[in-house]
Amino acid sequence: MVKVDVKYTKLFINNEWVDAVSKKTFPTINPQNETVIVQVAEADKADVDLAVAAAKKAFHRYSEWRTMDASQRGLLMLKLADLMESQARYLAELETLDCGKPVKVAEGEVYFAASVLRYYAGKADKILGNTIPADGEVLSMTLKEPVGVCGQIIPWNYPIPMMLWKISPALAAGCTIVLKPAEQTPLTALAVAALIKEAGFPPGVVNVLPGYGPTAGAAITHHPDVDKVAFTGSTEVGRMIMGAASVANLKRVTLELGGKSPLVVFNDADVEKAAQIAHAAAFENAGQCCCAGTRTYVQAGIYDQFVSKAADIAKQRSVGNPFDDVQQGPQIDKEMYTKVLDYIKAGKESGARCVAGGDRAADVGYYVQPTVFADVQDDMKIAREEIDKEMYTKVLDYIKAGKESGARCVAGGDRAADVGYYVQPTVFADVQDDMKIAREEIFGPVQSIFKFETFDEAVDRANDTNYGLGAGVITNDITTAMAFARHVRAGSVWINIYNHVTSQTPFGGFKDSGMGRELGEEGINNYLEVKTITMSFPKRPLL
Ligand SMILES: NC(=O)C1=CN([C@@H]2O[C@H](COP(=O)(O)OP(=O)(O)OC[C@H]3O[C@@H](n4cnc5c(N)ncnc54)[C@H](OP(=O)(O)O)[C@@H]3O)[C@@H](O)[C@H]2O)C=CC1
Ligand SMILES: CCCCCC/C=C/C(=O)O
Repeated sequence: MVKVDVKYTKLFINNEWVDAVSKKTFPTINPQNETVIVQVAEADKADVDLAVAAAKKAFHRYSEWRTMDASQRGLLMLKLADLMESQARYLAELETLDCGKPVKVAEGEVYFAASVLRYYAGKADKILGNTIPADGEVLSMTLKEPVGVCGQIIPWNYPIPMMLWKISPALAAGCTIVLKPAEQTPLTALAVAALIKEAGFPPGVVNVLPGYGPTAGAAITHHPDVDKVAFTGSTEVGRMIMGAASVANLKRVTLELGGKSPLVVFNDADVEKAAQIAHAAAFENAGQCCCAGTRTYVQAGIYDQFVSKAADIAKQRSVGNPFDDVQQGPQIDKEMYTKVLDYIKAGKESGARCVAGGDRAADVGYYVQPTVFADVQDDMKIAREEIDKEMYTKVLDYIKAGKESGARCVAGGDRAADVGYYVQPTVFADVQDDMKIAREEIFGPVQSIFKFETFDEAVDRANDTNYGLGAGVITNDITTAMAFARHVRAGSVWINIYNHVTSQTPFGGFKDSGMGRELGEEGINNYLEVKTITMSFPKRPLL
């Protein structure tokens, strides 16, 4: 097991590390082995009040932050990006420990997050208003002003990217922030907070409060001094946030919610390539991705060939210790793990054909059952040689030796196959549109494959969902691809590629997948108010 030094576990308010007012803490769990990594300070309403007060002070019209040149804000952001990259490996290991994603992937996400910072750093001094040829003897202009104190609530599936997606445009715009990471993954948000301080952001500009959604999260969304809430997470909580945001004041709200995204493969596609793209689309981040392409629609002419390829690829996917060179680590927690296995069960019960996986991944990790031998004799190997518990193979060899030498095994005696929240990459074929696995967001490594005949049928069925986050199409016919892109109701459409998300490209959902866009040009608009200024400006001089 890689040893990762956890340096920050307190609340980050006004550039200080503080305990929760209640002094309460909560455990954050390693999904790889279900042990407590560390106790983290648990924010509640009183802490939110303190953090919002700090953010409000930092937003005062004469504050250091508000009077700073916009270009200087950009420079601070660039410094933060450099600091993050200089600690990329450490941040990645911390993420892997808390979140279970493969460490190489986590490292890539740190660089992606830094690219988002740099993109918006460049925007800080390019936030332009307009002059307007308004009717009358006037000159009108617009100013774009920061919206104010922003509450940002993020999920556990991409903790570092989600944090930087949220804070980068807000900082570029000149806002201040109270951010709540998910209860499952507080550690990297706190580590990034330390870098925010090191980069030189003034106190109160960014505050980070680990805690639970119904307490700390709800306190943020209900707070009258929070001007805007940005949320990524479930559609269910998104609805609550929308309601809460309208109670104390009319907060601006952006929501990036769930999905059940379709990927449509036409007969003319290269089956091998298409199956690879579809696999990556469905299994990205162990399926814990809002825009995962989990509904794979395949045209009848290549259906059987595609199903067999998809199954082969899934069976070869490496699942294991995320600190090793694997494609998939554990699911985030017991709740999600159980939920995903329940969906797999429902898929089987509803008659879908399971062609790969279909169970927990049992042969993962280096865990050994606590083992007790009785009737041990002095000359037996197990009694005389020291057992190194860290060395799984060695321990199992000793257990085997113990059994072979005639000692009576009265407990354990084997590897522990039920440690960690690992699920087999699972592929269902012959899925029907009305099945539970076809309609609900599973958020796990489960791909559903459907057969279709015609273009219109594919579009109608792709759109037959309340969600509308992502969609994909694989074909060599540009007319088919663009027609699909035009008619599918989703915020991001990928052609012959999937899940390609960059700092420059807006991301967000149609329908129940959310409102507003993050990233790109649109991403910063959520953090700006438009102010119209009109002054008397006679057309003829009054000299
Ligand atoms: N769009 C996406 O990227 C994501 C979608 N999901 C979907 O959501 C399902 C459930 O996952 P879950 O983690 O519970 O997602 P949630 O929507 O519950 O959590 C997302 C964030 O919202 C917070 N939160 C929860 N309740 C409230 C509340 N009442 N007020 C304010 N904030 C709140 C959470 O806090 P806390 O950490 O304490 O729960 C977390 O920080 C998944 O199965 C998946 O389908 C999940 C994560 C990301
Ligand atoms: C490397 C990050 C890719 C992020 C894809 C978008 C996912 C968002 C989400 O699940 O919330």
